[in-house]
Amino acid sequence: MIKPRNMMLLGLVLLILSPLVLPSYQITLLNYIGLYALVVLGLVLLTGVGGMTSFGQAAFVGLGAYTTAYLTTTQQLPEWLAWTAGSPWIALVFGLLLTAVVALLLGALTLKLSGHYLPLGTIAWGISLYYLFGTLSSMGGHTGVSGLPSLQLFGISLDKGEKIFYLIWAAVTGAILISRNLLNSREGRAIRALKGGQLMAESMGVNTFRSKMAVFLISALFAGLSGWLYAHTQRFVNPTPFGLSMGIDYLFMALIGGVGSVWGALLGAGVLTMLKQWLQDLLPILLGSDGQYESIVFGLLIVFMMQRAPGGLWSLVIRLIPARYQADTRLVVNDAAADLPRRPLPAQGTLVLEAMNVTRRFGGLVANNKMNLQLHAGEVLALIGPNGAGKSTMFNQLSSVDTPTEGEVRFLGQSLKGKNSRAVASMGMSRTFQHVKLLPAMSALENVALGAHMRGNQGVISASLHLEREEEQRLLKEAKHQLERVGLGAYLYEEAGSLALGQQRILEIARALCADPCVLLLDEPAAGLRFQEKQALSDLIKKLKTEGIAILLVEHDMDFVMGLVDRIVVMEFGEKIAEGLPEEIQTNPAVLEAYLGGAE
Ligand SMILES: Nc1ncnc2c1ncn2[C@@H]1O[C@H](COP(=O)(O)OP(=O)(O)OP(=O)(O)O)[C@@H](O)[C@H]1O
Repeated sequence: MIKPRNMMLLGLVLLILSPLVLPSYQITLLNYIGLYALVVLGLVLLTGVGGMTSFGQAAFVGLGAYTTAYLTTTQQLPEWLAWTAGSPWIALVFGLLLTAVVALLLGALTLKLSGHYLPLGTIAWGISLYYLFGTLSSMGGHTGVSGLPSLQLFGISLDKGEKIFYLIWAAVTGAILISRNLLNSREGRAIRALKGGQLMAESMGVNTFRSKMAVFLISALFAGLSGWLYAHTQRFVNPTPFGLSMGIDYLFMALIGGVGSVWGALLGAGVLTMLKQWLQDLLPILLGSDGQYESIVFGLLIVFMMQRAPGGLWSLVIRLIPARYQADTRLVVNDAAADLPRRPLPAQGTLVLEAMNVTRRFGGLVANNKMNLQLHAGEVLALIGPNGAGKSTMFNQLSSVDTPTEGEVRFLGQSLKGKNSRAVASMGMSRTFQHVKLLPAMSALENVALGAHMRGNQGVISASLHLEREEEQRLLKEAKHQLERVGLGAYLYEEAGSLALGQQRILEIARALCADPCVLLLDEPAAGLRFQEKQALSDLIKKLKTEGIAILLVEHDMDFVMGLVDRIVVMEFGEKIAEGLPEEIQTNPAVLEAYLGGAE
């Protein structure tokens, strides 16, 4: 049986040979598939990986196409553009620059929107740009621009479908490589983390807005490149292919192919293009020639697919291939890679985290009232209290997710006023979440490597070109080390979502440790765990404490807390009602009153 890598090579060889053997009609179809696949690849990154739905990609295709149409056909260019001399290659650079500028502006306006507002925003700019193309008289209005030159490459004129075919598919191959490289990198993990929620990603040190912008920009550039190629394949442009309806078609292609995978983009573009062609030929024979029946059939198909195969066709294909023939996508960890630098831990007993008169009001409700607490290096402190006592609110003040109404939190001697959770994470405070926030389809190793985000600095460009190998190996080695440190060394390549809840909670601790923290905040770490899992967690926390890390945990489980922690702070109605050693707290009348309603 052919190995996946050889399969890809075989595909590439078939692709190279196809213009020599296929009729030109089929080559034209393949060209369209390639042009669409470029745009859909961008959508896979943006929607499938980054979780942002865009209906407006066709407008970026239009920007690439219209820029080159204008620059290569206008007789009398303005003086500052005259030097471009109608070169399509210079027009490509201009087109991509313009696309990037427009994407940055639109991204700045829309990417902060959440929920339904972002897709609505993309519809708005998709429509606006479409009408702009049709309105500009210098662009031929709705009639469009004709007479674009064919591309010249190494002295060869790409004036036929069979010739530009190679350029189109070289661009698709390049885009696939870039996308794959990016996804298997530190920046790619940051983009994937967007789906795990803003709070989780920011707590791992990811600048979520920047990551959204990066993926938005890349998807726009893929679309702009497709537009440029389209314009020189057709040698004619008008606004129709850049409207909202095409934007929706691109999204359909991504959904049908499989929005979560790079190969899904190819499959979706291929299947939809062929199907459209086929339906356009077949339906008029069956149903008569008036009416656009293929749109109705498409609509039904999408609904059917969403019901039956929400992961798209690619996920069905993958399921059909026996596991032993599937590509091994596991990331190789190089144990010989250099260690990442570690921050020096404060000496045992040093005061590291301090809440000073922290008050947090929500309207009239005082969730935290003049709370004071201190946490020292090498100490485990528990924050306990009945439901609604204000523990989670306090946790949010300490981790800078929220800002106190009055009072302040100091970390390593610095006030956290005005610092967001990302800044605090970079200072050495790591956390876990009450409801586990992992990326379930990603391996344990990659989930944990996300925790080391702040310890790398290679950006999107070096990731896309795979120039960050050395740093990546160091990050992965650190992730493996942390998984071994917490006792999950045997689960490196397991999907995080397939682990037991206890293991998932420990995985979150490994991810937090990957940031090399001096303070660890654990939000109800024992919730939902079985006895043995609690035992394992307790042993791990004790081990981390002896290594000098300061640990604060919010917990409900009294038995778990009593045998583990050094000191306890008890809250009720937003206030501290007791503080002391576990044995003191166990017999404190105020605590017994609060917890057990006065029972002895
Ligand atoms: N964002 C908010 N807006 C308004 N009220 C809030 C907000 N967050 C918390 N509260 C209120 O503050 C009080 C303390 O809530 P908090 O979640 O901090 O308690 P808790 O001790 O963590 O409770 P539990 O153990 O049930 O998680 C509650 O009365 C809660 O309704």
